[in-house]
Amino acid sequence: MTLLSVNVNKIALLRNSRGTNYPDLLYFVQKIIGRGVQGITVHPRPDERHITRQDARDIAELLKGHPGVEFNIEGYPTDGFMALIDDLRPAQCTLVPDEPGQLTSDHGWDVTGNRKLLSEVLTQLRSWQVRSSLFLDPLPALVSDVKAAGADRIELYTEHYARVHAQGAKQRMADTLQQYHDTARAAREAGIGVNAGHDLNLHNLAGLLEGGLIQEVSIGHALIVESLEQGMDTVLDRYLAITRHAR
Ligand SMILES: CC(=O)[C@@H](O)[C@H](O)COP(=O)(O)O
Ligand SMILES: NCC(=O)COP(=O)(O)O
Repeated sequence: MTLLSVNVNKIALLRNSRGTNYPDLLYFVQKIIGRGVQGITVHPRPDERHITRQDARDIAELLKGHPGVEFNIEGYPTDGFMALIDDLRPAQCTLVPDEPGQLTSDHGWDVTGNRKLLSEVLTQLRSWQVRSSLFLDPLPALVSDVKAAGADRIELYTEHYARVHAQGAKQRMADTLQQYHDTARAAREAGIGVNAGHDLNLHNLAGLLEGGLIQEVSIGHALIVESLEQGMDTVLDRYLAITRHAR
């Protein structure tokens, strides 16, 4: 089974577009976990275009009443971001190498090139007993760098997989999946956990989860779009059916 963590960035984006509390983010967090989802993910970006730091605090408070639900906070480890993590002590912190003005996350860490920063931040997270995850391109050769840096998990950046899946070329799909599965296997053999995320959806998720190597997926953008079309309860049930049967 793979844990499903729903990223609620886009609910906050819709809310921020009118400057009122509609949609009410916490209402939807309650609805999502009430459907059986085991994780909530947010990415409070420096410009607070969607999730604000206050949203993160409010969700952390709400989840105190739901000990079985994990909170995953993603972001670049600035002093301000790390102060938020220190305040909230979420179950997991996913470090993402994003510049402040990036439209979205679009690359994994250069672990070697950021060795000093990552080593300090990962040590800090460990002292806070916050599980760490590094956003990573699907390259098996990077796993030894991650091990040396001391991260608990990697998060496989899955945009490339999603694009190839959408194109439908069977052999290219097989080759791409092999790359992701080889990276996941190398990580698990090194004692590093494996998460995955970015541009996953109801069509491409099952293929990625084959083999049972991926412990957690965080899904937001497509899930919200699919919910507009099919209804959130139906969509959440469909994602849970896929993740519960992943092996
Ligand atoms: C790290 C990752 O791939 C996503 O969680 C990303 O944080 C989504 O950010 P936006 O919702 O701002 O596109
Ligand atoms: N870490 C990936 C995530 O949280 C959501 O990414 P997306 O589904 O919004 O592309």
